[in-house]
Amino acid sequence: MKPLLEIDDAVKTIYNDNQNLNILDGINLKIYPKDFIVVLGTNGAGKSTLLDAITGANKLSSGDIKLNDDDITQKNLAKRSRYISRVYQDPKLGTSPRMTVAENLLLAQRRGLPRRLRLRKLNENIEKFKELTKDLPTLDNRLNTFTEKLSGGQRQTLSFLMAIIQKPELLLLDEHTAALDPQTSQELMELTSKVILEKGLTCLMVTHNLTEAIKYGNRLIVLKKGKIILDLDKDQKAALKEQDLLEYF
Ligand SMILES: Nc1ncnc2c1ncn2[C@@H]1O[C@H](COP(=O)(O)OP(=O)(O)OP(=O)(O)O)[C@@H](O)[C@H]1O
Repeated sequence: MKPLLEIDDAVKTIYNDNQNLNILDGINLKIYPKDFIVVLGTNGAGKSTLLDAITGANKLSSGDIKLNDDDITQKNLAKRSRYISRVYQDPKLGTSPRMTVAENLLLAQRRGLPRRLRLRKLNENIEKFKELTKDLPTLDNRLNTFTEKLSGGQRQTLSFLMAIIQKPELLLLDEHTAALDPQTSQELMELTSKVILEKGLTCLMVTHNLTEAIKYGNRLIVLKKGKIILDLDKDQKAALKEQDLLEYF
């Protein structure tokens, strides 16, 4: 099978304390269609830097990134956002506070169009948005609520729906449940897993939660000091215990 995303010898060097430091230090990674890869690593291991390099928010110092065989290493964030979507840890990122839930969904659905065109045709889409949110206790009947009035969990659920509404080629989840209370976090994680499997999405999910890391996904990688020090396939991951993972931290 051909990889959807291929990262080849990715290095990101920063100048810190009078010396060069490789915060990504020769990352090689092939992500295949429908992979759901959990990414673990201590604070400062380079997880967010890796996601930034994939989205184009931060360019590599050297190395290449290919998406479907197309070299995207030099493509900017806006161009890549047509294929790659990301949900952040902070519920305030990713949604427009002064717009309603429905308007935010419409913006996401029409991503790629100029902003003035993206907000047209709300009425035509309202039934679809009702359907999308109807089984979600957090967002049901909230389509006309301004996003700034939503709780953190509701905003994160909305951010997640916005990230998947156009079926991205690659979905990046950057500790997207970490800021939520345990119950809400678990609900969003269940929704996340269900949608990824149902839609056949390809996903890279950063988490610090070892229980989540064991339970979800078909692959698991561990980052340490800018390197991938562990890359487990489906069978290896299925046999994994939390205790095994603790040894890497
Ligand atoms: N622009 C920058 N300038 C200086 N140092 C940076 C910069 N960006 C990242 N770093 C450093 O690079 C390392 C990797 O950071 P990164 O945010 O990718 O780690 P992380 O694995 O996502 O950590 P966390 O789990 O805390 O979010 C850290 O030591 C961080 O301090």
